[in-house]
Amino acid sequence: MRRRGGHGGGQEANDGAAPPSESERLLFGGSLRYDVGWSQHEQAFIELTAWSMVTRLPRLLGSGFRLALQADRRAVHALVGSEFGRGAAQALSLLAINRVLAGLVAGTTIQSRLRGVMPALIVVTAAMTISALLRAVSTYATGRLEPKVERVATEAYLERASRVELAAIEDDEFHRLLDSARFGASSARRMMDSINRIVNAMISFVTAAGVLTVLHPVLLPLLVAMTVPSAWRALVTARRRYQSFHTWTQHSRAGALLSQMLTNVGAAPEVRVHGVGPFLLHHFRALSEAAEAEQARLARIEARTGLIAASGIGVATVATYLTLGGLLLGGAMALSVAGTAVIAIRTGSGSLNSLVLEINGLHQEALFVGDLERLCAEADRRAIPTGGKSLPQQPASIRFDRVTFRYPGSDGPPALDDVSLTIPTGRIIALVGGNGSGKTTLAKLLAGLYTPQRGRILWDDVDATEADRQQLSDRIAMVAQDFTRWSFTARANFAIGRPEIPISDARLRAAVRQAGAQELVAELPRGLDTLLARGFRGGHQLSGGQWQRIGIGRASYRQSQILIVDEPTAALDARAEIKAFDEIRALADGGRTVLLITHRLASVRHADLVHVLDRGRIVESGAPDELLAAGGLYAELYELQASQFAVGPPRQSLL
Ligand SMILES: Nc1ncnc2c1ncn2[C@@H]1O[C@H](COP(=O)(O)OP(=O)(O)OP(=O)(O)O)[C@@H](O)[C@H]1O
Repeated sequence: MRRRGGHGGGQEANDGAAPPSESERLLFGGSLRYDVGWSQHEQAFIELTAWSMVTRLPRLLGSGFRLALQADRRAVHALVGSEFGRGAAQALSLLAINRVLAGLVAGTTIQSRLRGVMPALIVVTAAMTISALLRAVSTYATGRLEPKVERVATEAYLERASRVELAAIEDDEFHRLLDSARFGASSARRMMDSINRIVNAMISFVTAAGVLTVLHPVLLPLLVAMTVPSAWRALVTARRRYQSFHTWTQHSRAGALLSQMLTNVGAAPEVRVHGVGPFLLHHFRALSEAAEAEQARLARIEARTGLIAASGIGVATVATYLTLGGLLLGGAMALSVAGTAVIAIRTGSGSLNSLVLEINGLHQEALFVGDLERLCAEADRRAIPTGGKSLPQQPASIRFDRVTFRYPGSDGPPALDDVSLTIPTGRIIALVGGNGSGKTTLAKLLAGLYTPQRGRILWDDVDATEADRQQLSDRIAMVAQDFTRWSFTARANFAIGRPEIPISDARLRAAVRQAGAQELVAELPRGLDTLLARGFRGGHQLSGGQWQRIGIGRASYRQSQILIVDEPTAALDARAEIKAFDEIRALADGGRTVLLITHRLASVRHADLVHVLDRGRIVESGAPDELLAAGGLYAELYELQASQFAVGPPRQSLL
């Protein structure tokens, strides 16, 4: 997906390039509105013409239909069968009514006429009863199908979103696709109902058109001409709304983000202490007002389009009635027939109008289902690959060989620059370095979350980029700096470390012990079954350090070959920190490899090997004592930290 510079079409397209509001600039660093020149959507917009609507509709309908079949095959069969049956029943009843009318004027006595039309009357009654029954079947099938279609579409969306590479999730263009495809599921649901209404409108239009054609052949084209302006209005409106939606999708997400921040439990203390509420509310209002202005703009243009369409309809209506008058005056049509024609024109134009509107609505919904399809295709393209080379069972080491990595979309210096290092397995390896030196990035590359642009990561002699990713993740457990605090029970918070296996009590106990969390779990109101979520009934609140133990416990529960711990003890008290390192040491003694990222250099003495990073490059490697003796960056940082504990005269205040 690439951005393109130019604009898609006309006045509306330029709106995407409107200068950013003060809120957009301050909070989000620039305009949140997309330039609709983005290739795929621009194309979708251009293709939103009457002709493309006709040509694309079958394909779009096909995708809706496939979703429906996937959701509930039986309900689809019932729906299609009942709608066709209803059409047939209505046609049959029309024919029978015709017979009844003909019979009523043909017979001699009233009795004989009534007797003559009796069979046809029975057919009418039977056809209407069948039609009513089929309508009930169709209502039930639609009601059953709709939520299932929405669920299947939502699952397709969520499943794809969870399978893509991390780089895709971090990519704003992919997010844009996620934003627009989000509506695909509810659109798919509404499509089902639309199809139903279209069949209904079509049946009544065909009936009225049939009557009109019989009355006089010129009346049918006139009826169609009366519908053209409203079809045009619906199409133009749909086109503008769809384009506006795509221009404003990120802006809407930002508005939702602000409202979430105002109600979010995590942000609540800061919102209150720093008085952030009015500030956020001010910007929420500013963003909402900008979105409202866009709605008002659309409404204004729609009103204008509506007026033009109404005058078109007026002209066509006058032309129709003038033609009728002409036919009457010229003696080409009897007065009684003209009366019927007026009624047929009124009902026919009504049903054709709603048919056009429904088809247009269906087309609009189908476009969002199309967005969902596009997301699925793009997500499949960016999915974590399956299959690949097997990793060695017990690799002796993992080697970074001249690895260079720059984050996608970043044009600054690389986060890792020509890094070569060895991670011997079964040891504790520490990564040390200043903020932003590339430690976490290196760990993420080791975990297979990103692929280096240059160089290789070798598990013995297997290149990680060619390896089976599933196998690779299977070997790794990670306690990230910002590990997830799942709003679930304590048990689920541990067990989610290895979600693919049934929960094991023995494994849970070991994880709790290794994380030094026995006391914590014992003190929870419902033990492991305590819900660790604020804002939920029965939810319990943990401290930062307590959460950190849960995070460590989760990684222990995973029982993987390699454990990556990024600042694992930052929130632990001194006693807990010592205990945590004892446990980490025990894990390494048991054969696991521990990659430890920390700024606490006192803890680094537990490591067997230390790699020191500076601005994305490896500057030192060795055992902690060797590095101290060498007097390089590590020694400098160590001395700096140690001096903070040294007893001496208080420093003069800078203030
Ligand atoms: N997801 C990302 N997208 C783009 N750039 C990133 C991303 N994550 C990190 N960076 C950049 O990569 C560089 C290295 O960051 P990294 O998180 O690896 O540093 P670190 O050594 O772990 O820092 P710290 O000690 O502060 O945690 C930084 O310049 C950072 O801005």
